[in-house]
Amino acid sequence: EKADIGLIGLGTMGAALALNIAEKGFRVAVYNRTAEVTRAFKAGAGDLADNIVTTESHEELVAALSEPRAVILMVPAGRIVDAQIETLRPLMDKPDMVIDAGNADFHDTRRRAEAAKAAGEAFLGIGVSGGEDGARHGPSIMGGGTPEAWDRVKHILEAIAARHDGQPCATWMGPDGAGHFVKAVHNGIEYADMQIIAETYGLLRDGMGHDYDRIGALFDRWNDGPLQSYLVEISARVSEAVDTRTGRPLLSVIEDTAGQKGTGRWTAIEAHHLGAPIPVIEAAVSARNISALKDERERVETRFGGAVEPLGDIDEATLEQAMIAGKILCYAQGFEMLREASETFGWDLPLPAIAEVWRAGCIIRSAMLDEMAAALGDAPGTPLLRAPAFADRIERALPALRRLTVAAMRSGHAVSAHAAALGYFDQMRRARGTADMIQGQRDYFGRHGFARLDDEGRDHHGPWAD
Ligand SMILES: O=C(O)[C@H](O)[C@@H](O)[C@H](O)[C@H](O)COP(=O)(O)O
Repeated sequence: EKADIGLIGLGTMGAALALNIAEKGFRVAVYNRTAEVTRAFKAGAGDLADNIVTTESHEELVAALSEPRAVILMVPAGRIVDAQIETLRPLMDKPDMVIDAGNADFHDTRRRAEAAKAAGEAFLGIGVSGGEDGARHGPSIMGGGTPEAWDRVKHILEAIAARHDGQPCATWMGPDGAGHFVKAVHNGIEYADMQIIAETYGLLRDGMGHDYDRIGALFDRWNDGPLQSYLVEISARVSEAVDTRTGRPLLSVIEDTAGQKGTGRWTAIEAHHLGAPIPVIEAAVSARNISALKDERERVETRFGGAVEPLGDIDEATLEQAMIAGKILCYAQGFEMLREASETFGWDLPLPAIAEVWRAGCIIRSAMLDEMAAALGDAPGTPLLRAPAFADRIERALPALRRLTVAAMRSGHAVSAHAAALGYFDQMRRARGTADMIQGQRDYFGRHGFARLDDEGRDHHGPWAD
């Protein structure tokens, strides 16, 4: 019996996704560069093995598929994806489809979609979020490519996706790179969410002297409130975890140097290309870069001292409110970046549907995304910052963010993501800012010109002596 779909790459995510597909009743043909991995995968698949067809070459994989064929690539982003496409192309027929489900740079996906279109082939670039557990039991899926190609495999993607109120979190976002772009922004927001949580953890640990168990209990409590989310939930687990080797709190043995595979960086870079301000995400990427400078940080601490002061009269409720304000301001930036990209790339991205597809399965899933989906649905053209429901929440939570950020900075605690959120808000709420000075300076040293408040055009100049 032919398989419904193929999958190449039985790494953590690929193997989990293949089991998910088999569990949903589809026959999946799998191929992995190392044949032993494929055999071990089948051997470990238990009851699902009946729906798994193992193959040991690209030729065998293609031959095992029902037509028109569809092959999912779950391989590392970059050249390997192109190599897989090159290998598959001569083996596949025009209507057959390749689906890149890795964390691809959307520029590569646009290029590949263009090439597929020129060759009359079908190609999808889908963002898959949720880590291993998500891939196995229900990820969030963000599709990019032609609507026809999406419709051909939608039944499988919706079947394996996470569900929110019964609705599958698998949505077509738009043409070519739209799916991978939305996934990259998801990851950028993921970085920012994690950084705001990490800064809060630092304030609890160093500013309030809480032990790990107390910090874990607090995250658990916050996970029952407006901050209910997968990341807050796992932060409680991580805080309470004990290292099996030493018996000490796990966090106390983890080296504080953050890794990164690129999606956050891409999002920050792309935001600059788009002219979309995302300072909280940028602060999170920079914080990872700074964290990686462990040796130099030790030298700087030796030179200047690393002491921080207690936070004074800042209580746990203030930290919670500050996280709420920081989170809303971060998501507001993310959705405005998506809106800008939608216009720039002509994707017509469905912003409410993006918030909806992020409600379950993905790493940033949270109760607040449900409210954001509603707010964006009610007023699609209105930025979240001014959406009535969220403007009120920001108004209520912003004083805590300001009080906390000031107290943290005064006491020497690093809160760059919190501060970036506050700085963004204070710049956005001023109709009259300070860029007049920038324009004056640019015109003084480079004759770059400026717009006047009392005249048309942007090519006015100051009275600088030649
Ligand atoms: O949505 C997800 O399932 C995750 O974001 C996933 O894509 C992966 O874990 C990231 O690559 C982590 O990113 P960093 O390695 O850059 O932290």
